[in-house]
Amino acid sequence: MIDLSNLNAKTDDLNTLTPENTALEIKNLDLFYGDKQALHNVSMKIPKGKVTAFIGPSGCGKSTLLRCINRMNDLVEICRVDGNIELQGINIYDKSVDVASLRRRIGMVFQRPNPFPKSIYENVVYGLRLQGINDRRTLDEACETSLRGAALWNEVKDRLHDNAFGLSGGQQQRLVIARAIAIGPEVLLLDEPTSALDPISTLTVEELITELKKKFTVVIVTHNMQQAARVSDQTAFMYMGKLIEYSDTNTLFTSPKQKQTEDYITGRYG
Ligand SMILES: Nc1ncnc2c1ncn2[C@@H]1O[C@H](COP(=O)(O)OP(=O)(O)OP(=O)(O)O)[C@@H](O)[C@H]1O
Repeated sequence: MIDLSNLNAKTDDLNTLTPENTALEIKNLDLFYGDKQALHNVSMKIPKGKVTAFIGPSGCGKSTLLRCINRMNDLVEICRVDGNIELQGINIYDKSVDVASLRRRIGMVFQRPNPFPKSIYENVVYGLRLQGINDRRTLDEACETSLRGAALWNEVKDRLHDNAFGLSGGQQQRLVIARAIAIGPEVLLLDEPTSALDPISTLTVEELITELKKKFTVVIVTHNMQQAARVSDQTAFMYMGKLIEYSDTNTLFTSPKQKQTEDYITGRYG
């Protein structure tokens, strides 16, 4: 049984979201890997300052859809995308869009923590240095703010110049989140961010996600329905590359409209 006791309050109706409250709008998105279609006509609005979860059985296209949002799929040669994703009204697939700046606005954290082989400090300020920022005070401040924002500061403040590989898996994942938020993105994409973590670190990262939405729009892919129920404001259920149902998390888990959603959340497949 999914524990629904912590479900977030109902969010604004997704159908009546205003442009000001919409972080991203996905419009009629199709995606092909070679001849194989992996996403079918996906359309959805992702509200600003909320946590949106993508759930569904393995291979249904959750990570593919997430990777479309910051054009990570550009790296896959056989991948072709039709349709639009609008970030504040701008189609991110437009030829004029600079992908590096897009990825500064839409950060991403992966399943396995991937700190660089550098100190904790240099990991956090990495993106700022790439932008040519080298002023010590600016970097120090950004480092502290980002580590605080990732709920890691108290644990590492006395060893900022130690190698990041000396941190636990859960700390490394929060460090990677600190690195992502240091460059001030608007949206954070989290691709199964806790699947490589132990239960206690998972809980810490889940608590962090709830904090992060105060400053960022968060989109999370998770295999774990309990996790979606705990952290997200709205949930999208996907099946075989299609968006089957998308609503506030409470409604999706307590009164799904589609039989496929109900079958999935009651554990009939997946
Ligand atoms: N780089 C790729 N090249 C070819 N096919 C791919 C590629 N990446 C994903 N696919 C296929 O696209 C479909 C969707 O995969 P995707 O990884 O998005 O699903 P998922 O729901 O995130 O799965 P999981 O929960 O197992 O991670 C699958 O059939 C997968 O095999």
